Amino acid sequence: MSAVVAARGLDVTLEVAAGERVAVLGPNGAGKSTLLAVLAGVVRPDAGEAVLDDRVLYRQGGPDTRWVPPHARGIALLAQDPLLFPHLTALDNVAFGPRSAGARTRAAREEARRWLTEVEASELADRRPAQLSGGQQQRVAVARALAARPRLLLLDEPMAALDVAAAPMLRRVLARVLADRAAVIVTHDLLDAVLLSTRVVVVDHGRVVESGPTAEVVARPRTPFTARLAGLDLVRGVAVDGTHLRDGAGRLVEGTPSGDLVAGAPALAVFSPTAVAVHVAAPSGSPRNTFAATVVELEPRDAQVRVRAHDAHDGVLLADVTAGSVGELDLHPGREVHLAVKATAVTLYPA
Ligand SMILES: Nc1ncnc2c1ncn2[C@@H]1O[C@H](COP(=O)(O)OP(=O)(O)OP(=O)(O)O)[C@@H](O)[C@H]1O
Repeated sequence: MSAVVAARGLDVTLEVAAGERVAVLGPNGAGKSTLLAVLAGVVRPDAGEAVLDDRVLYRQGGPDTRWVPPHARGIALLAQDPLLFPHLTALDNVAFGPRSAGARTRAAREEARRWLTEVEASELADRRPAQLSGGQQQRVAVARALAARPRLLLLDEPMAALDVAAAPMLRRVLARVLADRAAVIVTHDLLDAVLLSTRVVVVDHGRVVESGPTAEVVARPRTPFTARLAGLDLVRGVAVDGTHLRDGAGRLVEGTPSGDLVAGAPALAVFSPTAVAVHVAAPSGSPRNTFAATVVELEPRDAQVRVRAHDAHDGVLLADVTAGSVGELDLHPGREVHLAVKATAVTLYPA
């Protein structure tokens, strides 16, 4: 697709291969939502063209103008707000797509049940949206989007409105249901990009400024924006079982799996520096994952200080601490520390 939306300063070209999941990252106001709106058919670009499976979605700004309306595009948009029909049960919300496509009530409900099971929400079938938590509503919304059998799925910060406790489950469900599907995922969260996408596109001031395989962009960010975003802790290792990996130093790292971990296969533990506690003495008797490391740098960031520490096996590890604790713990380059992170804050995924 290509699109120019002059009023919003957008001028982008984007290709998504069959089965490819592309994460779109970028600062506020960069044009990410506008890009999705153009694909979904709710914003008409001044110029450009989009083709999905050889079918033209729009062609604007030239002599042969075309415009396929949103409902006829075969595209599902999953927004931050799940936007379920309030008067319908979860089951009937999901059955809506198959019903609209002509399925009889019973067949549509059977299909809806299958999708609810797929998003681990079968027990919620008879509840109305008001009786569901934000995370549960979002899972039902995922089932509803998939039940319409879209050829392309658009996700606009699907995790943004959820509290931290609800996000891991939705992330796990999305990682599973998005596998091998064409999807464009707008996110502010590099963790979501790492877990859900195969390729990252960075948009800034309405232009694509960086693009590449997710793992590469994370490891070697080329713009200040991605460098700042790429502040995630990554520990590489080999899966031991469904909830543990063994890293290069032989340490066991426990976490919550996203995707199926196969014992003996490469795996990655990912966590946010905000979830890491810094100790001077090794925390004893705690179920946390701990890493011995040496502080190499302290970088003030807003109200926090980012501690960059070096670990003999995993390279750089990051921890965000308060300015007060820098003093209390006497943190300075060269200081030996122990970084601790709870298993619940660690996501494990197949590498
Ligand atoms: N409905 C609208 N009408 C006019 N201009 C808009 C509208 N929505 C967004 N814009 C403008 O278009 C530009 C791109 O905004 P857009 O919402 O696409 O960015 P974004 O990358 O999704 O930002 P965010 O991360 O904050 O959601 C911005 O300059 C914004 O002010």
